[in-house]
Amino acid sequence: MTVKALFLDRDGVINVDHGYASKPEQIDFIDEIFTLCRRFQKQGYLILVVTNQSGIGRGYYTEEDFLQLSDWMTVTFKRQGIQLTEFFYCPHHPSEAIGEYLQECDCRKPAPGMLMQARKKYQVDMAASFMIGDNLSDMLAAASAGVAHRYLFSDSEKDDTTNIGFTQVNSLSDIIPL
Ligand SMILES: O=P(O)(O)OC[C@@H](O)[C@H]1O[C@@H](OP(=O)(O)O)[C@@H](O)[C@@H](O)[C@@H]1O
Ligand SMILES: [Mg+2]
Ligand SMILES: [Zn+2]
Repeated sequence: MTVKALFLDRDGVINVDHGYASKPEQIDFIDEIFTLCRRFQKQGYLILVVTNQSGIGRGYYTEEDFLQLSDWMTVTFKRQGIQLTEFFYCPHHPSEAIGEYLQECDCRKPAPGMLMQARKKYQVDMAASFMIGDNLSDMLAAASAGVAHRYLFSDSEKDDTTNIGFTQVNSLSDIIPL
């Protein structure tokens, strides 16, 4: 039995990307994110977050800080009637990280590792699933993982140098589940 998922990038999709957010007071939720999640949840989509968190590897904040912020976000969404099922995160960086976090990993987007972990854990039907990101790296990770419905949420026109294909929107209300 497979499930369909809504994969969400965090910074730039769930919350405004102010740069390496690690505390609730740094979180400004993006307009329409709760409405979008309710719309998808009502259609039976599992909501999963896939987020690069090189701020951990860079030493800006700890994994514990990230996990506490994720718990706070989960509770905040629950109060809106929305289940954020899990946060998949990559703390690594290939050149600007300390200790064990300094590595070329398979989970930092545009690599598909986080999405493949989610696929295996939740038996996700990737052909029926959506990815919303704010960077080309999010689109590349989704395409590599076989996520069929890819949306780039961005005000600025991004050249599709990737040729993988995605739909660009500047409002989350333009993204409708199947
Ligand atoms: O958008 P997601 O994947 O949820 O998270 C991105 C964040 O981890 C940070 O990723 C950084 O990129 P580098 O990791 O330094 O290349 C920068 O883009 C920051 O502005 C951003 O806050
Ligand atoms: Mg982002
Ligand atoms: Zn990684």
